[in-house]
Amino acid sequence: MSSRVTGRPPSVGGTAKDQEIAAEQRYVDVAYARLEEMRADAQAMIREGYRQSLAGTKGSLVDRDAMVHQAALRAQALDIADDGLVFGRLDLASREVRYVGRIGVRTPEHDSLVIDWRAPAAEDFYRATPEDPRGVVRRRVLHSRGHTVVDLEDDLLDPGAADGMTVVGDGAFLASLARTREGAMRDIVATIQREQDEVIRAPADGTVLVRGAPGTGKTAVALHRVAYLLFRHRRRFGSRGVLVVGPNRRFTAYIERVLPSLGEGSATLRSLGDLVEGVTATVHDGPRLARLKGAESMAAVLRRAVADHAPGAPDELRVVHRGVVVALDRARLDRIRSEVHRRSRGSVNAARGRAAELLLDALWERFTDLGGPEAADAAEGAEAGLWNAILAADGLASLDDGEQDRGNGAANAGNGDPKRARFDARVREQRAFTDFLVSWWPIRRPLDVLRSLGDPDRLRRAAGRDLDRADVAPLAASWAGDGAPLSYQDVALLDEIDALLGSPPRPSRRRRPPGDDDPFVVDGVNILTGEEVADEDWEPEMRELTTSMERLERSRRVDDGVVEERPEYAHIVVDEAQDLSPMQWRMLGRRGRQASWTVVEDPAQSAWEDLDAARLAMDAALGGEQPSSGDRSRRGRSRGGRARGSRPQRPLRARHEYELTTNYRNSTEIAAVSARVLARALPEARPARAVRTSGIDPVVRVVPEPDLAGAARDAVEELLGQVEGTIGLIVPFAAADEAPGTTAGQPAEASTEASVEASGQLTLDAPIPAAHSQPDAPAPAAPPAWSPAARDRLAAGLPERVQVLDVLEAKGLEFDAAVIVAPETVAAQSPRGLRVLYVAVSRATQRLTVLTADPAWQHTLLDDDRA
Ligand SMILES: Nc1ncnc2c1ncn2[C@@H]1O[C@H](COP(=O)(O)OP(=O)(O)OP(=O)(O)O)[C@@H](O)[C@H]1O
Repeated sequence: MSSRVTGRPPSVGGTAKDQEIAAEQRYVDVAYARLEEMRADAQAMIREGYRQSLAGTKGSLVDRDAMVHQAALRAQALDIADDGLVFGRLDLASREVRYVGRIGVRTPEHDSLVIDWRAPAAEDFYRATPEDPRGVVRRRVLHSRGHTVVDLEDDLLDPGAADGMTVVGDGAFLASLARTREGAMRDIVATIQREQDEVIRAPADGTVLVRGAPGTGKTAVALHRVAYLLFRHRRRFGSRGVLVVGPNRRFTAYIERVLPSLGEGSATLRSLGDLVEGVTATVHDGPRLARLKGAESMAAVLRRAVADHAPGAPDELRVVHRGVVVALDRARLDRIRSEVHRRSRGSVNAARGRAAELLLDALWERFTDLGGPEAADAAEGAEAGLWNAILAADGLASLDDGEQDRGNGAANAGNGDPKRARFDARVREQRAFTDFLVSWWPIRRPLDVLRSLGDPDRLRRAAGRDLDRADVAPLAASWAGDGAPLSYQDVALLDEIDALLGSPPRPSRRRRPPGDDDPFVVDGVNILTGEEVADEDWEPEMRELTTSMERLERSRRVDDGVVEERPEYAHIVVDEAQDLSPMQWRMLGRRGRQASWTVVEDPAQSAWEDLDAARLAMDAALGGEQPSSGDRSRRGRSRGGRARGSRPQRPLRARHEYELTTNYRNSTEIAAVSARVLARALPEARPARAVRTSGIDPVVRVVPEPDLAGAARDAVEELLGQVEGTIGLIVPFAAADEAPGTTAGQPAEASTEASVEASGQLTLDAPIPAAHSQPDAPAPAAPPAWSPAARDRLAAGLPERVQVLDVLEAKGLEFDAAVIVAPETVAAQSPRGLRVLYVAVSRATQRLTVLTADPAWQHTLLDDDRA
């Protein structure tokens, strides 16, 4: 849009636009001056909080923490407004003028200077259109740098009511879409579009499901929705917390600045590989392993694994009572183990006490079979007679009285049978029994259970009919060895195991009665129950007030057995939800049993093969519409989609579905290429409408296969001179678990995979044993062209703004320019290869170069005239 003036003539001293900018600058200066005063107030409040703490009482400490916490949050919110505090202005037909900004600013008299963008009064800024102006005559967007207004863009929504209003604009919105990408996502608060605003302000309850093609702003919208929910329902969502889940660490690093820039630092941002405290995923499984590990049937495998004996558990129990040797053999012990599991579903680690009871029952039964009670009576009678004679000689009470007392006390424990009670008491005191118990029913850690499945025999036992024989070896190989890296799918399995094991008994808060010297308590731990017993001198500590987020951050650790509550959230945002496996949905469901949800996805970008199974698992996690029982049973019979198990039925929750239809990322030229890939992947799918034309055509080059890496390097060098921002060099996925021939043209990865560290940098993990080293797998293949080592070589010496990554890591990211290498390989790598390629070709905002060894792909990606 070029500048135009309605009514008012340009005055001397600059264009009409300059004058408008100057007028807006005066208003913005007033708002900033007031912001400065508010900042000073917040600082004063922090000082006052510390002053109160000098009083030194517990109460003042708590008050201090609360006051300082509130004031610090306020100061933080004020800080974020430092850049672009005011970005919008509405001129209403009623002559009212409203300014919209990052936070609300009021005069000391409480008159509004700036309305927070999330407030109801700001809604018209995003919703008004010429068809439905909602009382708005002119909407103005102010573009600022720091405190300085640099540009304006107006929309005249109701020309009839404009009455001499100046309208200026130069397509700043479209220009902002073409801006250079600097590696981190930015907020879109000034330019949220109407269909996006409807999602952001959607009802806070139930589930909001957002679909849209690449670049339609799904991620941006989901993050702005979090800021909106925290603003409008601070009490509800602020105290119990909001969790935002992304597919991998590179992605979470990419979006991590958006919420803080909106003044919301309290939401928890996690990748699927970091959701379980104490472990971190460093590798992605290849399609085959991912499919196996992610299938819902894995829940049944893990249930059996947890019920199996721990590695190294003894297989015979032998105690001696009254000279009788009482033993339980392996078969009997296995039956007892099953019985304990049956009775203590969901709390394996807390069941040691029950295990002790059932062992004692079995020992007593065996003792009785052996005629032990009669033998004990005879021995006891002779022994008591001897002692009574000695006691009587000393003028003391006979032993029978004391024995009687002990018997009565113990009789309660022995179901009224004093002999049984005596038996229990004596056996429990025996080292042989307690040592056995501790190693036969150890407190298990999820990581140990998963590692134990690295033993193919053990995994075969756990597999039942839920795994094919041929799948056992590659799965076991991926878990074998203490140092084996954990994959993103493994993390969901660890969470499942954690849920099956349950917490070990919590520390007892009881004080022990004085003089109660419990023989089963060693170093403060009851070895029968595993319970920590509080020390005599135990006193609850006077704690500093912690923030709700700090409390939520503490969660159950699965690596070292430290047990804390698994955090549950009030709202969960799931991004790139189309790729979640059923096991990952189960993991999320455990974190949001009472939560409302925002789920954003694009099924067309899904790499997950069994979308129906994932959908069922999602429904269960969300507590939304449950599938009909017919659907459920049909899935229940199919491999990989088994829906049985102890999953709790959730109440039905409302589900609101939205679709975003405009592509803000790609130029129309790049969008045309991705539309052609989409047409091949999913002929019935509709591409989104791109709004920005760049005049720059994508390039597709045919290169002999051996030269692809060199050509990729050349393409990046060329692009470095053409774009100022980020460049993504996207190569085929190098799978660790794929045997040669299984990936149609892509040789199997021999030993290593790439991982992404928190920094967002690509790093290499130590070699891991590849699946094909197992006996029933084919022989190892030569390293592929796109192994991490090869990628490392490609990246060597390139500036930081170039990222070399595989197609799976590219999910959700965007670059100024992208080079896609070997689309033919990507497309053939998995049954969902074309969808993975669709993701890759839709990453670039300005320039796209594709390098292929197959000339047919030039025709596929470009229209035939240009190919
Ligand atoms: N209203 C808007 N104003 C300005 N920029 C926008 C707007 N909506 C989206 N964008 C920009 O478009 C780009 C794509 O947005 P985003 O990554 O959220 O899309 P997406 O739908 O999640 O894509 P994908 O499915 O590929 O992950 C981002 O740079 C985002 O900032």
